[in-house]
Amino acid sequence: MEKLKSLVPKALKETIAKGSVDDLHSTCSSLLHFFQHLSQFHQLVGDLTNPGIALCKKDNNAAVELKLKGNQCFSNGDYASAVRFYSQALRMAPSNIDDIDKDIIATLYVNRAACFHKMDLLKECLRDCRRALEKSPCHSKAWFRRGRANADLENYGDAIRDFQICLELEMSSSGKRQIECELHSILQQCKGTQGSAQNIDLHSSDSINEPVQVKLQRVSIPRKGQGIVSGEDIAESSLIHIEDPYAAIALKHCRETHCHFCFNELPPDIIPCSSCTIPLYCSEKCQWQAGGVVVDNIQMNDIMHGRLSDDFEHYISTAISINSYTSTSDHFAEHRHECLGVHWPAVLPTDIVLAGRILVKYLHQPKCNRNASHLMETLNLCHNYAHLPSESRLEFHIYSIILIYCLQHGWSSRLPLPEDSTSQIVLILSQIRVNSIAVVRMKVVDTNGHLDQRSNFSSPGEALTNVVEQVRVGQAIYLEGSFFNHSCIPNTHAYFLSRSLCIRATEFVPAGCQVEISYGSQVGQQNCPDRQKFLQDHYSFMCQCAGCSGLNLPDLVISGYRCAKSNCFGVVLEKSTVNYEKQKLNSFLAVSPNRQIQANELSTDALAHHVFKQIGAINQFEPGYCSNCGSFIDMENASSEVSKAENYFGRLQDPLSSDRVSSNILSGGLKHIHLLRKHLHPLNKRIAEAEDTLAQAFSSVGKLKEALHHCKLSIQILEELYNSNHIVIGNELLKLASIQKSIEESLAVESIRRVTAIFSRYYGSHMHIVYPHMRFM
Ligand SMILES: C[S@@+](CC[C@H](N)C(=O)[O-])C[C@H]1O[C@@H](n2cnc3c(N)ncnc32)[C@H](O)[C@@H]1O
Repeated sequence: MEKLKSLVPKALKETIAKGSVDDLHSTCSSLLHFFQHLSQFHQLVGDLTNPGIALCKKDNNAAVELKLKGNQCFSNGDYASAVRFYSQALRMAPSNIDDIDKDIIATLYVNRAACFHKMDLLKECLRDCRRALEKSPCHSKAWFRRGRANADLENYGDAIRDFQICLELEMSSSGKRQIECELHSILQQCKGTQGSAQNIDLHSSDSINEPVQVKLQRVSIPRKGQGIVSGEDIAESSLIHIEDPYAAIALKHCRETHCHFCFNELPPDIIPCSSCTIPLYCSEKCQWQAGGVVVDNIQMNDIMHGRLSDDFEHYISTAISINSYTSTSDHFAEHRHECLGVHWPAVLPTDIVLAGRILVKYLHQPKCNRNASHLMETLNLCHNYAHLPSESRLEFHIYSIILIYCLQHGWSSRLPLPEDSTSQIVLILSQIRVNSIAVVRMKVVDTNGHLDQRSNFSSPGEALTNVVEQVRVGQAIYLEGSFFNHSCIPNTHAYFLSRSLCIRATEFVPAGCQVEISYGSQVGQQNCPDRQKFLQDHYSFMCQCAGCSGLNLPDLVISGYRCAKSNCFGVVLEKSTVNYEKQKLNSFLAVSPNRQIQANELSTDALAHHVFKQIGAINQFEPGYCSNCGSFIDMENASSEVSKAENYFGRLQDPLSSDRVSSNILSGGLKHIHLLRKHLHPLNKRIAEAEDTLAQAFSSVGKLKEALHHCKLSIQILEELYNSNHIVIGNELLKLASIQKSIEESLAVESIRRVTAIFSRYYGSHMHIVYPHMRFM
């Protein structure tokens, strides 16, 4: 990419940099014309689309080698490593309908099922047996393993039938004797009990069907374009919006950990794409929906050749769910056009591959107009091309041309000519920049840095200050969801159930009021200039929300220093913050010049009165002077000591993640937190973060009382920066409750009650899906 960029003539770069949206057709054509005569461009596209050198190529020999390594680990009793090798082998194994290949895949699934059985992962074991049988329905070892797993699960009815089928298929007399033995033992076990014919829930639905019953309206909003307002009063915690994405993609860093379709964490029994080695899925349903599957058209008659009774045939077809997925006309498999044995989808940036998915989905629609000129209308989303930096404009031009050439590999007959479509792709990329939403998941990380989603972290004695982290796992375009504007003090909360975007009101929203989400920056989290910068860098707009145009206490104290007088609560600000706040105040007063601003307008909290004796006097603020008593502090000295302390806490992350926290480290932590408190305003967010780190450090060495103390100090600050029912407080209280439970402190009950109340407000009936570990509290 950098090479191609450097080859573009300066004059053309300038034309692209200066051009408007109306010039796009011409700037794209000029660049296209230039690339068409450039050997380096053809070389690059050739490499991206050559199946011979593709990084994602299936390789039978590699699969066989990995299988042997898996077998070796299995014989050594190292079942977890064996699972890893078998999974890698499944990823490499070609799955065309060649009988030999089908056999290796079936064997790999049976072997992995045996590991799961040894590891007591019985549901995973059953799923792998089914996968083996789907490939090879007469695989007697798969029926045998299935019978054993069903017996262990006390599904005796199924276990008996599994062994009976196995008996029919087994040729050797010794094998038959072993099966008869198993059958006999199960019949003994289930004597007197009803043999259950329980079917396995293949794709247990993880969504609760909570209806959306709120009327929303799309209206034009001054300085924000279109936006959403409530058509009626909305009660707190109401689900106001739920939507599946138009297109979505997993982020590169999550390729090995999260399902490429639903974005949930991958289970141990992952299944790969059947045509290439990149995507991994959590279930057949996701694999099929994404298009990463080659469907075998197996019919029952082809399998058993009439060897079994109708009853058995029926049992087999339910057990192995033959042909359970059939395509419907509205089903669009988003990975299929990428899955043609070439590696451009794995190599190009995520935004670009997402643009490809949007274009192909559009072209897949029966009534689409092939010249793609209606694509913009179809998506009906705003874009920010006019505000893009010149570097991004050039990159969008180059990537659009690369993408259209890559897509032509395998899709040429359906695609419009590059001359017609590159300018459209530039616009899609600009729409993605403004409208795409990061799909996130909550993750629990214990103090040792291990991801521990399933752990019962509240067991007494297990000293864990679990950190609930929000991780970005995907990127998606939601056609309706894109019309929600941003606010730094939002009245809703957005979260995800699989790929679906859910938006819930976190407060009462009166009819006619704007309904806004946060794009990632909020009051309490960052100060106003940092929020504005974030929104400018990521979405190219200047935030006009109520949190940015009004004054608020968190914006002033979040990065402030403390007054030299020990009993004064005033704030001392740096030059940049003072200038910024003065500017904001001036524009605020320009709108309503005669208004007397009260200190409590800055925050609902009474503390505001102590910070500002006379709020109107903010205009006389000078950097380095206290807002309350006017005392001067030596900012240079304060800032250098604060940096020293912050470096210390930064360095503490290493021993924390490797579980090497010593008593020296802890006493150093106490010394440096003292430095922070000496110089920073008591409500500065950096103190809260340092207190949190200290709590983790004490917890990691089992000093839970100290951990509890520092955790509380961190929460005290956050409660002033956010309102006390904010989700951030919920996450912190979860840690507090975890420590309180570990030391069996009775106040844990109250913390859990508060966490539950906050999470219900933000997630309603979906709370236990988003926070599965809440069940353990
Ligand atoms: C995802 S779109 C939201 C819908 C958009 N207003 C429209 O007309 O389609 C994001 C764009 O809306 C505008 N926007 C959203 N929130 C805003 C805010 N708080 N202040 C100013 N503009 C905002 C910006 O132009 C931003 O790039």
